[in-house]
Amino acid sequence: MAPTVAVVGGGISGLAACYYLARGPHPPKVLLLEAGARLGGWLQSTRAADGAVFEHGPRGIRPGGAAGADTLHMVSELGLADAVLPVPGDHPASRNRFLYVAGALHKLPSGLGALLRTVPPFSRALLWSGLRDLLAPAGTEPDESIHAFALRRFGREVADIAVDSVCRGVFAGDCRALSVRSCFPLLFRAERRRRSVLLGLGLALGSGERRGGGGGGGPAHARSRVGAEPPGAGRALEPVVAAGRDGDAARGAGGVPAGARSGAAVPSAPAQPPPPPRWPLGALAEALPAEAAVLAQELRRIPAVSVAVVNLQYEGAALPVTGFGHLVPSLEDGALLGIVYDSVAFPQHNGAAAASLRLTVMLGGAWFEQSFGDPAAAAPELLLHRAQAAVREQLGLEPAPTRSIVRVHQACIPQYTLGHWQRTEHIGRFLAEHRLPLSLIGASYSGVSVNDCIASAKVAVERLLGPQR
Ligand SMILES: Cc1cc2nc3c(=O)[nH]c(=O)nc-3n(C[C@H](O)[C@H](O)[C@H](O)COP(=O)(O)OP(=O)(O)OC[C@H]3O[C@@H](n4cnc5c(N)ncnc54)[C@H](O)[C@@H]3O)c2cc1C
Ligand SMILES: C=Cc1c2[nH]c(c1C)Cc1[nH]c(c(CCC(=O)O)c1C)Cc1[nH]c(c(C)c1CCC(=O)O)Cc1[nH]c(c(C)c1C=C)C2
Repeated sequence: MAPTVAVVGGGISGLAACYYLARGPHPPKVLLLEAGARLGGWLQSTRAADGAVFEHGPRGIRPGGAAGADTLHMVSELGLADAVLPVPGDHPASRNRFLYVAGALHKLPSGLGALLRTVPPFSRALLWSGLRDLLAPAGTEPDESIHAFALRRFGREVADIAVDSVCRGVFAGDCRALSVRSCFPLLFRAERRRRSVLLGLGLALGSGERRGGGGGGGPAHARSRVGAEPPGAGRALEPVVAAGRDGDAARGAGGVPAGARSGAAVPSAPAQPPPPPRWPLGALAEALPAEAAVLAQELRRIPAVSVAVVNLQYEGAALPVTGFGHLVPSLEDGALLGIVYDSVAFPQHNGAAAASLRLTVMLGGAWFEQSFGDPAAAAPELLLHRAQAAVREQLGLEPAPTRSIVRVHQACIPQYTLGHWQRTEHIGRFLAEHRLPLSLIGASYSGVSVNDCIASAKVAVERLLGPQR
């Protein structure tokens, strides 16, 4: 008799696990258990009546590397290749990212020329920071905060402005609390192996070394991205769900149980769907038996931050710059993480009013509670007001938006804080020693990107069933 595998959680990790479980030659019976009224987890989109699409969660993935290739392969096997919107590496949305510092937008330097010149907001050429990295001794601590690491290797401006902002634009997190070893393992290893981050990265990328989990591979990773055709990333899951059902049925392997489909399994873009249960790790820790108290304790030590996502649409407005968006370093404004210029990367999502401008303002993260209080009680009007004020001040757009959507995602981005590597090792050891029939997948362990989540599902299924085709 085919074994049964229960997949708990129908976010991208759980859905990818179902896909990998279902595609082998002898698929097990798969039960997908989702507590919410829809599938997709943080992948959420709204399609307005005029066709405009608003992403409330991820909006792009990096197609490069092994994890990117696996994602694209899954997308293609599910018949979704036509739904992919490529953003080439030379597109302004891939090339241009900005920082908002001291009242002005500054393009993040890229290319050798920019490294040789003094480019604001930096007070001297970044070449000096590079030289510092080549000369500084390697660290010896088993882990270090990202800020301390960047300060040691590249100096204060790079740490306080560039690195601080990137951590906000990937983890919505504070680089003073996040672990370099777990968030940027490639940078950590580069320093340990070659004594210099730049040298180590250059040699590793030259030899085609894989980026191992964590956000943002470093300065040299492929810049192209892909997004989803209308109806958007969240609603593009419809065929994923359907393929899971059909595939299972065709193989006579059980399929998703009717209870787990819960009527609204196919997202239907309600105005404000009920929020998913807070912090899946907390739910798991509570569900574990007393014998696994050690495991529950480690899981509770992996925190997550909340982000308010404010989608805005303007008619007849023009941006002062063209690019992916801008980030705001925490020294400038803790509450305001950054603004994505959605219309630049994905004009296909503008809907009928092709000249409309869509922006997403991201607020809170590690600064949520101190800026807005309890995320469960944060007033949407306050968040909208804060977002509009930022667009006015930072992008000079005076008119009121014609459309706005405010979502507060509670505990949506796990934080790999100092010592995260020990927690995940401890968890892995506990599962192995006790031979628990449990695999942990998803954003809480070894990478928060959609690609990382899908890769974690693949690895877990291969461990369980052996390599799948
Ligand atoms: C605002 C935002 C922007 C992002 N942008 C990007 C981006 O541009 N590119 C990128 O690669 N990544 C991005 N990410 C990260 C990425 O979207 C997430 O890390 C990823 O979607 C997490 O997927 P998951 O399946 O692990 O978890 P989740 O999406 O949290 O899914 C978990 C699922 O489990 C369910 N659940 C919870 N508790 C229970 C329970 N007790 N029983 C049953 N089910 C339960 C939940 O309802 C949910 O459906 C972004 C994230 C956010 C929040
Ligand atoms: C302003 C806040 C945020 C923005 N995006 C996210 C937050 C919290 C979430 C997020 N963004 C990315 C990832 C995946 C990481 C990965 O490893 O692929 C997540 C979880 C992608 C990303 N976005 C930015 C960078 C540097 C990266 C890393 C990889 C890549 O180059 O694609 C920068 C960035 N994010 C936001 C803005 C406005 C911005 C830069 C201008 C929004």
